[in-house]
Amino acid sequence: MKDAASEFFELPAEEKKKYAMDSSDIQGYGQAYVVSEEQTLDWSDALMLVTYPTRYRKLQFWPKTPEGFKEIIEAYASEVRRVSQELLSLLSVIMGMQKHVLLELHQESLQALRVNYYPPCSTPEQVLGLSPHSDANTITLLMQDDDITGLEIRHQGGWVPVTPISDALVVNVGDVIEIWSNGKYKSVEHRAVTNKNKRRISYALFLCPQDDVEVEPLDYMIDSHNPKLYQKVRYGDYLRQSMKRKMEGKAHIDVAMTEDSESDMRNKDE
Ligand SMILES: O=C(O)CCC(=O)C(=O)O
Ligand SMILES: [Fe+2]
Repeated sequence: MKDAASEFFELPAEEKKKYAMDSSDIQGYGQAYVVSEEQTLDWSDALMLVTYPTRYRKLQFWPKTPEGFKEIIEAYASEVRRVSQELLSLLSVIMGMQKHVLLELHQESLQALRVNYYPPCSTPEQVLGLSPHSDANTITLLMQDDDITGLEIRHQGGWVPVTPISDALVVNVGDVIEIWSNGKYKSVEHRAVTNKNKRRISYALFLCPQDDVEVEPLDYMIDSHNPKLYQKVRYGDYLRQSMKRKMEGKAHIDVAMTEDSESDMRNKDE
C-alpha cells in the first residue's frame, strides 16, 4: 500500500487530474473541505474513495496507475474493515453495553478511505498539513509513515504529537461515538503539521453509520446525573452539515447539541 500510494502521488499532475474530485462530490483526487476562495488551503492533497458498501464505489476514481493499486486498496480496506468491526464489539463492551449494540447500528456501515499526501514544505511553521478537526464518523483507523511525525492531538490546550509505532494503527474516536456515549467518550480534535524535508503519507479509513441511522445518546448513557447533551440527528444530515463547513476544530458538533448543553458550553467558555 505504501509503495503504491507513494508512486501515485508522485505522478505528474495531469495524470492525477484524471481522477479529480468533482466540486459536488467527496470521491476522487483533490482537497475536501474547500468552501471558499478566500480560505487558506492546507498543505496536502488527498485521494478519497468510498470502499464499502461496494455498490457505492465509484471505480472511475480508483487509480489505474500504478498497476495493481486498485487491488491493493481493496485488500487493505477489507482487512481494516474486519479490524474495525472487532473494535466496535470491544467498544460496546467498554461503554457498558452488550457486544452487538454498536455493530447493529452499523449493519451496513459505510467505509471511506482517505490517503493524505503532505509534500515537503519550506515554511512548516506557517502552514498546516490538515487543519484542526474531529472526524465526523464513528471510528477512524489510521496508518502513518513510520519515520516521520505529523499527526497531533489536542490535549489540555496544547498539541501533542502522535509518534508513529511501526505496524500499528491509530484509532480515533469520532463525533458519533461522542454523541452515542452522551459525551463520555470525546471525539479527538487533531491536525497534521508539515515537514521541511520529507513528504508524509497517511491512510485514514473512516467507519460511518449509514445515512439513515438516527444518532442520539444511547439510553444506557443517560441518567439523572448525566442529562442528555445531544439531540437526535440523522447521520447523513450530520455528515453533510459538517462537510459544508471549513474544518474548525470541533465546532461542527454544535449541530447535534441540545440548546441547554450548547448554552452551558458557551457559559463555560466565557
Ligand atoms: O495525516 C494524519 O495523520 C491525519 C489525517 C486525518 O486526520 C484525516 O484524514 O482525517
Ligand atoms: Fe481526521
